[in-house]
Amino acid sequence: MTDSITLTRPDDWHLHLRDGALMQQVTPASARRFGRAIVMPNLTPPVTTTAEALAYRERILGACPPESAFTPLMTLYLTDNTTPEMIREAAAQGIIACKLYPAGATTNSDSGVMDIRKLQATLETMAEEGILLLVHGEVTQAEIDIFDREKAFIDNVLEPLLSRLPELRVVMEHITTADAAAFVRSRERNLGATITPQHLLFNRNHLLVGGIRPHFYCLPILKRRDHQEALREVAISGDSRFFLGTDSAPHDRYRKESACGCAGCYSAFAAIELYAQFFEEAGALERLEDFASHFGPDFYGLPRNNDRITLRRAPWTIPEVLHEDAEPIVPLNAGATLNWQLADG
Ligand SMILES: NC(=O)N[C@@H](CC(=O)O)C(=O)O
Ligand SMILES: [Zn+2]
Ligand SMILES: [Zn+2]
Repeated sequence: MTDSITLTRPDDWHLHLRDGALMQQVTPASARRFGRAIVMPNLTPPVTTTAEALAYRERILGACPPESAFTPLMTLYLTDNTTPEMIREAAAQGIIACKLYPAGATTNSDSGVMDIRKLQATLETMAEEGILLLVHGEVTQAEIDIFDREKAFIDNVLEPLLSRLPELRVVMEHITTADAAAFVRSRERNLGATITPQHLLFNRNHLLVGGIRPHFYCLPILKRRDHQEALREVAISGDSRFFLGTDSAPHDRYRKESACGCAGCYSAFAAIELYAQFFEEAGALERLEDFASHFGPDFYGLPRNNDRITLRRAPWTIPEVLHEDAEPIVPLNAGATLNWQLADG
Protein backbone atom coordinates (compact mmCIF):
# COMPACT_ATOMS: atom_id res chain seq x y z
CA MET A 1 0.00 0.00 0.00
CA THR A 2 1.31 3.46 -0.89
CA ASP A 3 1.98 5.56 2.20
CA SER A 4 3.08 8.74 0.58
CA ILE A 5 2.34 10.58 -2.66
CA THR A 6 4.50 13.38 -4.02
CA LEU A 7 3.13 15.39 -6.87
CA THR A 8 3.71 18.64 -8.74
CA ARG A 9 1.95 21.34 -6.73
CA PRO A 10 -1.68 21.36 -7.91
CA ASP A 11 -3.83 24.38 -8.87
CA ASP A 12 -7.50 24.98 -8.19
CA TRP A 13 -9.30 26.06 -11.36
CA HIS A 14 -12.56 27.05 -9.60
CA LEU A 15 -12.52 28.57 -6.14
CA HIS A 16 -14.64 30.94 -4.04
CA LEU A 17 -12.51 32.90 -1.59
CA ARG A 18 -15.30 35.37 -0.63
CA ASP A 19 -14.26 38.65 0.98
CA GLY A 20 -13.76 40.29 4.37
CA ALA A 21 -13.57 38.11 7.48
CA LEU A 22 -14.61 34.92 5.67
CA MET A 23 -11.83 35.42 3.09
CA GLN A 24 -9.33 35.84 5.93
CA GLN A 25 -10.50 32.54 7.41
CA VAL A 26 -10.50 30.36 4.29
CA THR A 27 -7.67 31.68 2.08
CA PRO A 28 -4.76 30.10 4.02
CA ALA A 29 -6.13 26.58 3.42
CA SER A 30 -6.02 27.04 -0.36
CA ALA A 31 -2.68 28.87 -0.23
CA ARG A 32 -1.11 25.94 1.60
CA ARG A 33 -2.09 23.38 -1.00
CA PHE A 34 -2.33 25.11 -4.35
CA GLY A 35 0.06 27.16 -6.45
CA ARG A 36 -2.67 29.11 -8.22
CA ALA A 37 -6.43 29.37 -8.17
CA ILE A 38 -9.02 30.77 -10.51
CA VAL A 39 -10.95 33.01 -8.15
CA MET A 40 -14.67 33.33 -8.75
CA PRO A 41 -16.06 36.87 -9.03
CA ASN A 42 -19.51 36.31 -7.46
CA LEU A 43 -19.06 38.67 -4.53
CA THR A 44 -21.84 41.01 -3.45
CA PRO A 45 -21.67 43.19 -5.50
CA PRO A 46 -19.97 41.07 -8.19
CA VAL A 47 -16.50 41.79 -9.57
CA THR A 48 -17.38 43.23 -12.98
CA THR A 49 -14.47 45.56 -13.79
CA THR A 50 -10.72 45.23 -14.03
CA ALA A 51 -10.22 47.81 -11.27
CA GLU A 52 -12.43 45.78 -8.92
CA ALA A 53 -10.63 42.55 -9.81
CA LEU A 54 -7.20 44.06 -9.15
CA ALA A 55 -8.35 45.49 -5.81
CA TYR A 56 -9.84 42.10 -4.89
CA ARG A 57 -6.55 40.45 -5.82
CA GLU A 58 -4.71 42.68 -3.36
CA ARG A 59 -7.16 41.80 -0.58
CA ILE A 60 -6.63 38.09 -1.28
CA LEU A 61 -2.86 38.46 -1.21
CA GLY A 62 -3.26 40.22 2.13
CA ALA A 63 -5.12 37.17 3.47
CA CYS A 64 -2.33 34.73 2.47
CA PRO A 65 0.29 33.70 5.03
CA PRO A 66 3.43 35.85 4.65
CA GLU A 67 5.65 33.06 3.27
CA SER A 68 3.04 31.95 0.71
CA ALA A 69 3.67 32.01 -3.05
CA PHE A 70 -0.03 31.47 -3.84
CA THR A 71 -1.15 33.26 -7.00
CA PRO A 72 -4.81 34.21 -7.35
CA LEU A 73 -5.86 34.30 -11.01
CA MET A 74 -8.59 36.85 -11.40
CA THR A 75 -11.83 36.67 -13.36
CA LEU A 76 -14.56 39.11 -14.32
CA TYR A 77 -18.24 38.48 -13.80
CA LEU A 78 -20.01 38.90 -17.15
CA THR A 79 -23.13 41.02 -17.19
CA ASP A 80 -25.34 42.25 -20.02
CA ASN A 81 -23.20 45.39 -19.93
CA THR A 82 -19.70 43.89 -20.31
CA THR A 83 -18.24 45.59 -23.40
CA PRO A 84 -15.38 44.64 -25.77
CA GLU A 85 -13.41 47.62 -24.38
CA MET A 86 -13.73 46.19 -20.88
CA ILE A 87 -12.36 42.87 -22.15
CA ARG A 88 -9.37 44.54 -23.82
CA GLU A 89 -8.59 46.40 -20.63
CA ALA A 90 -8.91 43.17 -18.60
CA ALA A 91 -6.54 41.32 -20.94
CA ALA A 92 -3.99 44.13 -20.73
CA GLN A 93 -4.07 43.88 -16.92
CA GLY A 94 -3.58 40.11 -16.77
CA ILE A 95 -7.14 38.95 -16.20
CA ILE A 96 -7.39 35.54 -17.76
CA ALA A 97 -11.04 34.56 -17.74
CA CYS A 98 -14.62 35.77 -17.53
CA LYS A 99 -17.39 33.92 -15.77
CA LEU A 100 -20.85 33.40 -17.20
CA TYR A 101 -23.57 33.02 -14.60
CA PRO A 102 -26.96 32.72 -16.23
CA ALA A 103 -29.03 35.23 -14.20
CA GLY A 104 -30.54 33.51 -11.17
CA ALA A 105 -28.71 30.17 -11.64
CA THR A 106 -26.77 30.06 -8.36
CA THR A 107 -25.45 31.94 -5.32
CA ASN A 108 -25.00 35.69 -6.08
CA SER A 109 -25.95 35.39 -9.74
CA ASP A 110 -28.73 38.00 -9.85
CA SER A 111 -26.67 40.38 -12.00
CA GLY A 112 -25.72 37.56 -14.36
CA VAL A 113 -26.37 37.40 -18.08
CA MET A 114 -29.99 37.44 -19.34
CA ASP A 115 -29.26 36.47 -22.95
CA ILE A 116 -25.78 35.37 -23.95
CA ARG A 117 -26.52 35.92 -27.65
CA LYS A 118 -26.48 39.67 -27.00
CA LEU A 119 -22.86 39.43 -25.83
CA GLN A 120 -21.50 38.18 -29.16
CA ALA A 121 -19.08 41.13 -29.71
CA THR A 122 -17.77 40.81 -26.15
CA LEU A 123 -17.21 37.06 -26.53
CA GLU A 124 -15.48 37.58 -29.88
CA THR A 125 -13.11 40.01 -28.20
CA MET A 126 -12.45 37.43 -25.48
CA ALA A 127 -11.50 34.88 -28.15
CA GLU A 128 -9.19 37.42 -29.83
CA GLU A 129 -7.53 38.36 -26.53
CA GLY A 130 -7.16 34.75 -25.40
CA ILE A 131 -9.46 35.23 -22.39
CA LEU A 132 -11.29 32.05 -21.41
CA LEU A 133 -15.03 31.79 -20.84
CA LEU A 134 -15.95 29.88 -17.68
CA VAL A 135 -19.56 28.81 -17.43
CA HIS A 136 -21.97 27.85 -14.71
CA GLY A 137 -23.77 25.46 -17.02
CA GLU A 138 -27.40 25.48 -15.95
CA VAL A 139 -30.49 27.04 -17.48
CA THR A 140 -32.82 28.88 -15.16
CA GLN A 141 -36.29 28.56 -16.69
CA ALA A 142 -38.77 27.71 -13.93
CA GLU A 143 -40.32 24.89 -15.96
CA ILE A 144 -37.02 22.99 -16.33
CA ASP A 145 -36.47 20.41 -13.58
CA ILE A 146 -33.45 21.19 -11.41
CA PHE A 147 -31.94 17.77 -12.22
CA ASP A 148 -32.19 18.50 -15.96
CA ARG A 149 -30.80 22.03 -16.00
CA GLU A 150 -27.24 21.11 -16.97
CA LYS A 151 -28.33 18.99 -19.93
CA ALA A 152 -30.71 21.73 -21.09
CA PHE A 153 -27.86 24.26 -20.88
CA ILE A 154 -25.65 22.09 -23.09
CA ASP A 155 -28.37 21.66 -25.71
CA ASN A 156 -29.88 25.15 -25.68
CA VAL A 157 -26.99 27.44 -24.78
CA LEU A 158 -23.54 25.85 -24.90
CA GLU A 159 -23.67 23.95 -28.17
CA PRO A 160 -24.95 26.96 -30.15
CA LEU A 161 -22.44 29.22 -28.38
CA LEU A 162 -19.49 27.00 -29.30
CA SER A 163 -20.69 26.92 -32.92
CA ARG A 164 -20.87 30.72 -33.02
CA LEU A 165 -17.43 31.08 -31.38
CA PRO A 166 -15.18 28.20 -32.45
CA GLU A 167 -12.02 30.05 -31.35
CA LEU A 168 -13.19 30.80 -27.80
CA ARG A 169 -11.72 28.55 -25.11
CA VAL A 170 -14.48 27.48 -22.72
CA VAL A 171 -14.44 25.64 -19.40
CA MET A 172 -17.65 24.02 -18.26
CA GLU A 173 -17.28 24.36 -14.51
CA HIS A 174 -18.33 21.76 -11.96
CA ILE A 175 -19.84 19.24 -14.37
CA THR A 176 -22.32 16.87 -12.77
CA THR A 177 -23.79 14.63 -15.46
CA ALA A 178 -22.88 11.87 -17.88
CA ASP A 179 -24.28 14.19 -20.54
CA ALA A 180 -21.72 16.88 -19.77
CA ALA A 181 -18.86 14.37 -19.69
CA ALA A 182 -19.92 12.96 -23.07
CA PHE A 183 -20.39 16.43 -24.56
CA VAL A 184 -16.89 17.55 -23.58
CA ARG A 185 -15.47 14.34 -25.02
CA SER A 186 -17.36 14.83 -28.26
CA ARG A 187 -15.83 18.23 -29.02
CA GLU A 188 -12.66 18.47 -31.03
CA ARG A 189 -10.99 21.28 -29.12
CA ASN A 190 -11.40 24.38 -26.97
CA LEU A 191 -13.79 22.84 -24.41
CA GLY A 192 -12.60 21.63 -21.00
CA ALA A 193 -14.35 20.85 -17.73
CA THR A 194 -13.63 20.96 -14.01
CA ILE A 195 -14.92 18.35 -11.57
CA THR A 196 -15.44 18.97 -7.84
CA PRO A 197 -14.62 16.53 -5.04
CA GLN A 198 -18.27 16.35 -4.00
CA HIS A 199 -19.44 15.28 -7.46
CA LEU A 200 -16.81 12.51 -7.52
CA LEU A 201 -17.38 11.27 -3.98
CA PHE A 202 -21.14 11.66 -3.58
CA ASN A 203 -24.51 11.43 -5.30
CA ARG A 204 -28.01 12.61 -4.47
CA ASN A 205 -28.58 9.82 -1.97
CA HIS A 206 -25.97 11.46 0.26
CA LEU A 207 -28.05 14.64 0.10
CA LEU A 208 -31.50 13.15 0.57
CA VAL A 209 -31.55 9.68 2.17
CA GLY A 210 -32.33 9.62 5.89
CA GLY A 211 -33.01 13.37 6.01
CA ILE A 212 -32.08 16.48 4.07
CA ARG A 213 -28.36 17.15 4.54
CA PRO A 214 -27.79 20.78 3.70
CA HIS A 215 -24.01 20.54 3.71
CA PHE A 216 -24.21 18.34 0.60
CA TYR A 217 -26.34 20.93 -1.16
CA CYS A 218 -24.51 22.72 -3.93
CA LEU A 219 -25.30 23.76 -7.47
CA PRO A 220 -25.42 22.10 -9.85
CA ILE A 221 -27.14 19.72 -7.44
CA LEU A 222 -25.69 16.23 -6.83
CA LYS A 223 -27.15 13.84 -9.38
CA ARG A 224 -28.02 10.15 -9.42
CA ARG A 225 -25.34 7.53 -9.00
CA ASP A 226 -24.91 6.67 -12.66
CA HIS A 227 -23.97 10.30 -13.38
CA GLN A 228 -21.46 10.14 -10.54
CA GLU A 229 -20.01 6.99 -12.11
CA ALA A 230 -19.61 8.75 -15.45
CA LEU A 231 -17.72 11.62 -13.80
CA ARG A 232 -15.47 9.18 -11.97
CA GLU A 233 -14.69 7.46 -15.21
CA VAL A 234 -13.60 10.62 -17.04
CA ALA A 235 -11.65 11.94 -14.04
CA ILE A 236 -9.41 8.87 -14.02
CA SER A 237 -9.41 8.37 -17.80
CA GLY A 238 -6.30 10.44 -18.50
CA ASP A 239 -8.33 12.68 -20.85
CA SER A 240 -6.62 16.05 -20.43
CA ARG A 241 -9.82 18.06 -20.89
CA PHE A 242 -11.00 17.13 -17.37
CA PHE A 243 -9.19 18.74 -14.45
CA LEU A 244 -9.39 19.87 -10.85
CA GLY A 245 -11.67 22.70 -9.75
CA THR A 246 -12.96 22.39 -6.21
CA ASP A 247 -15.79 24.94 -6.29
CA SER A 248 -15.07 25.26 -2.58
CA ALA A 249 -17.87 27.64 -1.61
CA PRO A 250 -17.96 28.45 2.10
CA HIS A 251 -21.10 29.70 3.75
CA ASP A 252 -21.74 30.43 7.37
CA ARG A 253 -23.15 27.31 9.05
CA TYR A 254 -26.45 29.00 9.91
CA ARG A 255 -27.10 30.10 6.37
CA LYS A 256 -26.92 26.47 5.24
CA GLU A 257 -28.80 24.96 8.18
CA SER A 258 -31.91 26.95 7.43
CA ALA A 259 -35.45 26.63 6.08
CA CYS A 260 -33.99 28.01 2.83
CA GLY A 261 -30.38 26.89 2.99
CA CYS A 262 -27.93 28.28 0.45
CA ALA A 263 -25.92 26.31 -2.11
CA GLY A 264 -22.21 25.54 -1.77
CA CYS A 265 -19.90 22.93 -0.20
CA TYR A 266 -16.73 23.91 1.65
CA SER A 267 -13.81 21.71 0.62
CA ALA A 268 -10.73 23.97 0.68
CA PHE A 269 -9.79 22.76 4.19
CA ALA A 270 -8.62 19.45 2.65
CA ALA A 271 -9.17 19.82 -1.06
CA ILE A 272 -6.29 17.79 -2.47
CA GLU A 273 -6.74 15.19 0.29
CA LEU A 274 -10.39 14.72 -0.77
CA TYR A 275 -9.37 14.18 -4.38
CA ALA A 276 -6.65 11.73 -3.26
CA GLN A 277 -9.32 9.84 -1.33
CA PHE A 278 -11.37 9.50 -4.49
CA PHE A 279 -8.46 8.52 -6.76
CA GLU A 280 -7.43 5.87 -4.26
CA GLU A 281 -10.98 4.51 -3.99
CA ALA A 282 -11.00 4.32 -7.78
CA GLY A 283 -7.67 2.45 -7.83
CA ALA A 284 -6.10 5.25 -9.87
CA LEU A 285 -3.79 7.16 -7.54
CA GLU A 286 -1.19 7.30 -10.31
CA ARG A 287 -3.61 9.50 -12.30
CA LEU A 288 -4.07 12.10 -9.55
CA GLU A 289 -1.12 14.26 -10.60
CA ASP A 290 -2.27 14.66 -14.21
CA PHE A 291 -5.77 15.64 -13.11
CA ALA A 292 -4.67 17.91 -10.25
CA SER A 293 -1.44 19.46 -11.49
CA HIS A 294 -0.93 19.04 -15.23
CA PHE A 295 -4.13 19.19 -17.25
CA GLY A 296 -5.39 22.50 -15.82
CA PRO A 297 -2.34 24.64 -16.69
CA ASP A 298 -2.04 22.83 -20.03
CA PHE A 299 -5.61 23.77 -20.94
CA TYR A 300 -5.13 27.37 -19.80
CA GLY A 301 -1.84 27.63 -21.69
CA LEU A 302 0.12 28.35 -18.49
CA PRO A 303 3.29 26.65 -17.24
CA ARG A 304 2.96 23.80 -14.76
CA ASN A 305 4.15 24.56 -11.23
CA ASN A 306 7.74 23.58 -10.58
CA ASP A 307 7.54 22.78 -6.87
CA ARG A 308 5.93 19.75 -5.27
CA ILE A 309 3.71 18.72 -2.37
CA THR A 310 3.58 15.48 -0.42
CA LEU A 311 0.57 13.69 1.02
CA ARG A 312 1.05 11.08 3.73
CA ARG A 313 -1.27 8.29 4.76
CA ALA A 314 -2.38 9.30 8.25
CA PRO A 315 -6.14 8.82 8.72
CA TRP A 316 -7.98 11.63 10.54
CA THR A 317 -11.55 12.63 11.24
CA ILE A 318 -12.95 15.68 9.49
CA PRO A 319 -14.13 18.06 12.25
CA GLU A 320 -17.85 18.72 12.68
CA VAL A 321 -17.26 22.43 12.39
CA LEU A 322 -14.34 24.73 11.54
CA HIS A 323 -13.67 28.30 12.70
CA GLU A 324 -16.10 27.90 15.58
CA ASP A 325 -14.90 31.09 17.26
CA ALA A 326 -15.37 33.17 14.09
CA GLU A 327 -17.85 32.46 11.26
CA PRO A 328 -18.46 28.74 11.82
CA ILE A 329 -18.28 26.63 8.65
CA VAL A 330 -19.23 22.97 8.36
CA PRO A 331 -16.69 21.22 6.11
CA LEU A 332 -17.61 18.80 3.33
CA ASN A 333 -18.19 15.29 4.72
CA ALA A 334 -17.79 16.41 8.37
CA GLY A 335 -17.32 13.51 10.76
CA ALA A 336 -15.95 11.11 8.12
CA THR A 337 -12.41 9.74 7.94
CA LEU A 338 -9.90 10.97 5.38
CA ASN A 339 -6.82 8.85 4.74
CA TRP A 340 -4.43 11.55 3.56
CA GLN A 341 -2.73 14.51 5.19
CA LEU A 342 -0.64 17.21 3.61
CA ALA A 343 2.94 17.10 4.83
CA ASP A 344 4.37 20.47 5.89
CA GLY A 345 7.12 22.21 3.97
N1 LIG B 1 -21.61 25.88 -6.18
C1 LIG B 1 -22.45 26.44 -5.33
O1 LIG B 1 -23.39 25.76 -4.92
N2 LIG B 1 -22.32 27.69 -4.90
C2 LIG B 1 -21.38 28.67 -5.33
C3 LIG B 1 -21.74 29.26 -6.65
C4 LIG B 1 -21.47 28.35 -7.82
O2 LIG B 1 -20.34 27.91 -8.05
O3 LIG B 1 -22.41 28.05 -8.57
C5 LIG B 1 -21.29 29.77 -4.28
O4 LIG B 1 -20.77 30.85 -4.58
O5 LIG B 1 -21.73 29.56 -3.14
ZN1 LIG C 1 -21.48 27.54 -10.33
ZN1 LIG D 1 -18.49 27.88 -7.86
